[in-house]
Amino acid sequence: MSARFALGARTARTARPFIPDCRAASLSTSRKPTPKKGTKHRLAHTGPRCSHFAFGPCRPYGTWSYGSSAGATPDESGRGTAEGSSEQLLLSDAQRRTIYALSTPPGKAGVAVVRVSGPDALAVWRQIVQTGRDGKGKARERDPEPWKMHRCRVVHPTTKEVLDDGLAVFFKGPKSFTTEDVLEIHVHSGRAIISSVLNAIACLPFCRPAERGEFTRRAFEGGRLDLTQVEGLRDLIDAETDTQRKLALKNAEGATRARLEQLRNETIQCMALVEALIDFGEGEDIEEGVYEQARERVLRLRDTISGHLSDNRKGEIMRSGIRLAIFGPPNAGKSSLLNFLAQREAAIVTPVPGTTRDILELSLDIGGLPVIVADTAGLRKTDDLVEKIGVERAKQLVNSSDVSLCVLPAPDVLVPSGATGYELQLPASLAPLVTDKTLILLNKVDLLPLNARSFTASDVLNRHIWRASLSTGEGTQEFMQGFAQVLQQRYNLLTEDGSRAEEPLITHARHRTHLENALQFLDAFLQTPPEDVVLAAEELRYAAQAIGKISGLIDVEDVLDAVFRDFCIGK
Ligand SMILES: Nc1nc2c(ncn2[C@@H]2O[C@H](COP(=O)(O)OP(=O)(O)OP(=O)(O)O)[C@@H](O)[C@H]2O)c(=O)[nH]1
Ligand SMILES: [K+]
Ligand SMILES: [Mg+2]
Repeated sequence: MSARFALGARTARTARPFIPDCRAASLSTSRKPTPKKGTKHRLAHTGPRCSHFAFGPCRPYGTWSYGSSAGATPDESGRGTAEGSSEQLLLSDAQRRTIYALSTPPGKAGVAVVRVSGPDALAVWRQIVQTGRDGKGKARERDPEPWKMHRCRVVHPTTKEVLDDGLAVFFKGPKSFTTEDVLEIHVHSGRAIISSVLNAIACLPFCRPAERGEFTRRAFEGGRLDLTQVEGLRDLIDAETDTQRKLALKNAEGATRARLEQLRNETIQCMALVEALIDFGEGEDIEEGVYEQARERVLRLRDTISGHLSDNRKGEIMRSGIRLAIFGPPNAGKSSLLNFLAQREAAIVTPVPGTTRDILELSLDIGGLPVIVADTAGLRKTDDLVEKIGVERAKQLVNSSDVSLCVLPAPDVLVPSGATGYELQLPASLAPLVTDKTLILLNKVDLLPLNARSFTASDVLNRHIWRASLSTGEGTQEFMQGFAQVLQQRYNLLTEDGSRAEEPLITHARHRTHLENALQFLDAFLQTPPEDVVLAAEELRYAAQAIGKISGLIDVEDVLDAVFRDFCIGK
């Protein structure tokens, strides 16, 4: 039987401003609290709307200890006071604390948003948000109507000094981003304002600053987001081009989650079919051909997954940026091309062959695609030690890049052939690097005799040869258009007929690894003889688990830290 007691007069009185429901609260404990340090009691709160953590509706029981020795000193909310008291309530460390952070970039701007999430979000509101005044001009303390923006004053919790005029909104969990109670305070963005508001919240002992990505992590833990959505959100924030934004949004919205869920469900259904065979056994009343049915479905599933896997890493490349290497002989105009693409003098351009030595990389948006363009040293035999290293690096880069663009000086590579014609002849040193996938820009056409503007190119199987003059601008528009289109087609944003293609399913190497594992288990199932139904079902179970890992349905502790580490604080 638990004895009932009322909060000590002092605590109850001071608790009122921020936990009005505590007045109606009754607390039950196995023992009446005494000032003895470190005694633990279980308390229950019956106030219907109280968000006070240990009293909260979802976790009505919390372990509290009475005593002034344990770290933070309780305050007037019942959590600890600055003055300290012999009868003090401390929240056990195991309980989840309320976190806060600035969710917009620090600095001068129109608005800054400070976000607070956790069981004490409402207590924070009661402490620092004032939404109105009574007839005598005295600040009125009123609980917020959830999900509604309130005009307010933000005040210091103890001095009640007004810090700024702003807006505040309270999201009642679970209908919030984190699924916990969330408070968002919009103030003017200025360094002093932001730090005064953050300092004010820091005075509340039941709050602590959020870690990187902790709001999103709580959303994940609350089941609001799966891992692909978490990754999508992070990518959305990082997106620099339209394509990246669209791809990330698909993930963030849960489209990838749904597609993966379909694959996983299908695997589970196949497993159910096979398991039915285990349960019923031979000669029992079970449909003929169940195993064959499962096999056929697994075969189709296998094809679907291997189809996703053989996507040339489009999704991953699109997310991280297409790595494009510009290469060619010295003085072809490679650096001039980089500058043209960047629309600024990023690289040094001189008439001296061998000007560029190091690799110079820029992230650019080409036709909505993220492209990391690299300028390289002109390829030639040289005794210059520095240039030699540059040439070596250039070759390596061409081989490791996603797309390579060879720039050739037209007057040097077009040689008269036949009576009136010209032919494109690749310098021998370039031949090993030019494949049928290499794109070619024939530069300096302004220096060509007029009759050399048409030529044959038996050396080059490539369909994509553009001619232009980066000096006069001739042909550059056509080059840019054609070049962007080739990239869009290669990265499957456009199909051959120019319509939009389906977004790739895999956007992270992590997804690929798990899908590859799933495929291996499906293959193992297909190789298992039908007599070994138990083993066969087991392979399908592993396959389903591998797919589940992508969404984070199954043991992911090890990846969580990696996923959330890349977030900024406040997200
Ligand atoms: N006439 C003419 N000159 C050009 C054209 N494009 C570039 N140039 C000139 O060619 C010279 C070499 O250009 P760069 O861009 O430095 O060539 P590069 O391929 O980067 O040269 P390296 O870095 O030395 O390998 C510069 O003097 C440019 O102004 C063009 O289309 N027509
Ligand atoms: K040069
Ligand atoms: Mg150069």
